[in-house]
Amino acid sequence: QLPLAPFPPHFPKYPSKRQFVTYLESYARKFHIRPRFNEAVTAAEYDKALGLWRVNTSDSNLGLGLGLGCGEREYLCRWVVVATGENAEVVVAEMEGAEEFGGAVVHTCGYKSGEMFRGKRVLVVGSGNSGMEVCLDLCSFGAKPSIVVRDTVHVLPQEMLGRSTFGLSMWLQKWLPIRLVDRFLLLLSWFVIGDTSNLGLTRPKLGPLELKNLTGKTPVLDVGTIDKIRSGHVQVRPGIRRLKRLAVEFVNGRVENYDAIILATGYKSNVPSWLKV
Ligand SMILES: NC(=O)C1=CN([C@@H]2O[C@H](COP(=O)(O)OP(=O)(O)OC[C@H]3O[C@@H](n4cnc5c(N)ncnc54)[C@H](OP(=O)(O)O)[C@@H]3O)[C@@H](O)[C@H]2O)C=CC1
Ligand SMILES: O=C(O)C(=O)Cc1c[nH]c2ccccc12
Repeated sequence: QLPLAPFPPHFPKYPSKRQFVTYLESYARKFHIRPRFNEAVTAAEYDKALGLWRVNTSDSNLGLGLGLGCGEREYLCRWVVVATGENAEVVVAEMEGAEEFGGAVVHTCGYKSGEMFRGKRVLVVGSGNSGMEVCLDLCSFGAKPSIVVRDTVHVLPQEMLGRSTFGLSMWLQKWLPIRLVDRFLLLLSWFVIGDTSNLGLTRPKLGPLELKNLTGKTPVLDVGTIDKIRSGHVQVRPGIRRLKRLAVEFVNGRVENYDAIILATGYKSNVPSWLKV
């Protein structure tokens, strides 16, 4: 929720995509914010002589770098607030033999629903929050998902003691040292989720919050995927060695057939490409 205008009281605890968009639109109206859509910043540089930032943009519908000058603009401003986050661009995993595969390969950013995967064998590559949530969605559409878990991962319940795990973690850190909060999170996770190492999900040595701070690796909040792994509706697989014609060879040498691959391999910041400092 954004400052000075919380969600309307009739919103559920986890609003839908549509509700969230409606909220953002009414927020912009209320505070007279006029967003400029379909405009991408191509460069931002501080002009010392002017004492202002020069921010160049181009119409993101036309594609960048056409060099035609159409749809390009320059803004001069005192301040630039960079709020493009760490998730601006997709990270696409390079996979040997990708040209041989022949089935659909989509990144989670283009994933809308599991409808088109009904009855299909789908390999989800990546075991962050996106990968885990996509697996659950695929199950509800009757697809047969497997998930690639190539490394250790911390899975925590989505909620603890009636509060969101994220909110509770942040609140506890105000009062307690991070290692103690990690111990607490792991103890509660053990009670709620149980041991997951027998499912192919082993925990890192460092605690979830300490690991996040040191490496940026985010804990996974379980929304029901662990139950689906336990019941066999989602299969856990090791890293990929190479792709073959509608099949995947894993690092343990096993080869399996798949109709489609969903890349849940995450995102990266694009700030270094346009912010000139
Ligand atoms: N409801 C929520 O709160 C949600 C939050 N998010 C957040 O959005 C951000 C992005 O999440 P997400 O899209 O999941 O991305 P993440 O960066 O969190 O996860 C990417 C995953 O892909 C794996 N991976 C990358 N390359 C390969 C490869 N070549 N082979 C196998 N695995 C690979 C990584 O494994 P490894 O660790 O081994 O590198 C990791 O498990 C996160 O902060 C996440 O918490 C996303 C969805 C829902
Ligand atoms: O990515 C998100 O939005 C999350 O809620 C996951 C998350 C990020 N940092 C955390 C710290 C404790 C628990 C969950 C998260």
